[in-house]
Amino acid sequence: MSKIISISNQKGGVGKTTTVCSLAAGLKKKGFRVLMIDLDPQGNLGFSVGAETETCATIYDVLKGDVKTQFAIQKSDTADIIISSILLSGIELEFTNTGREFLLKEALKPILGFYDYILLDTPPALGILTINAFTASDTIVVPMLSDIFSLQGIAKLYEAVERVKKYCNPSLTISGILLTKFNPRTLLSREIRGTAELIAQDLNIPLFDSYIRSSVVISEAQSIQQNILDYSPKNNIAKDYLQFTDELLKKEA
Ligand SMILES: Nc1ncnc2c1ncn2[C@@H]1O[C@H](COP(=O)(O)OP(=O)(O)OP(=O)(O)O)[C@@H](O)[C@H]1O
Repeated sequence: MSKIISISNQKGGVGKTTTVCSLAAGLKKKGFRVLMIDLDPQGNLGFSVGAETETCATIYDVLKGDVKTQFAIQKSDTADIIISSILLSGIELEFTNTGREFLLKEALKPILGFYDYILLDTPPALGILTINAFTASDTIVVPMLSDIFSLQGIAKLYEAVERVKKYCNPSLTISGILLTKFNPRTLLSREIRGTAELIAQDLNIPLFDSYIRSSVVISEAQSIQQNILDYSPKNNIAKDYLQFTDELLKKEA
């Protein structure tokens, strides 16, 4: 059976897409079968792995029931992917039927045997797409910037997770918070890590020991549509993401 992991934070620009892509690459290198699904209407994941975005079916077509899930899957150098569509941005108003929280969970059923890991890239909001992701997932990884505003958002995310657990998916867990664009050398970053530890403890959410440092190499890799592990395997961020992959695997074993 596939393990389904949401990479989620309602705050934008915290490294969700980068984490999905790099974690997928890390898991693939360890021999796992991996599918990435982009639920963010902005569609950055598809671009960043060089997926075909003009004619191929999207997760919107799948959720609407127009295309079978298997037929929306594309191959990419990083891992298999189902791309997003800008039409997803209208989904709150378009999908109003009872049970709309379960659309993704239902859509994934036919492909569960084909992948070891399915990674869900969620939009920067706690709307119906993220709720679908949480309902379908076994666990959530929360990438977070090392700043004080990001810490404040975690309580809101936690509330949403608790609601999904109560009504849609009782076995959902949060694997942990992953500090991104982190600079271990600055005093501020170290203080933020301390505060993050306190908040995580208070909400009973683990904080990953691994963190992801900041580097422009990430943008360079994305601009030529490669994941960081292939683009610059010796770079600190590639090492950080590999370490994170190992920690996550150990945790979920
Ligand atoms: N570790 C890092 N160091 C430097 N830049 C990074 C790092 N991780 C991500 N970035 C950059 O930050 C920007 C946002 O990253 P990303 O798209 O992964 O975040 P996101 O949370 O998915 O954003 P959104 O919420 O808008 O979908 C991108 O330009 C990306 O290249």
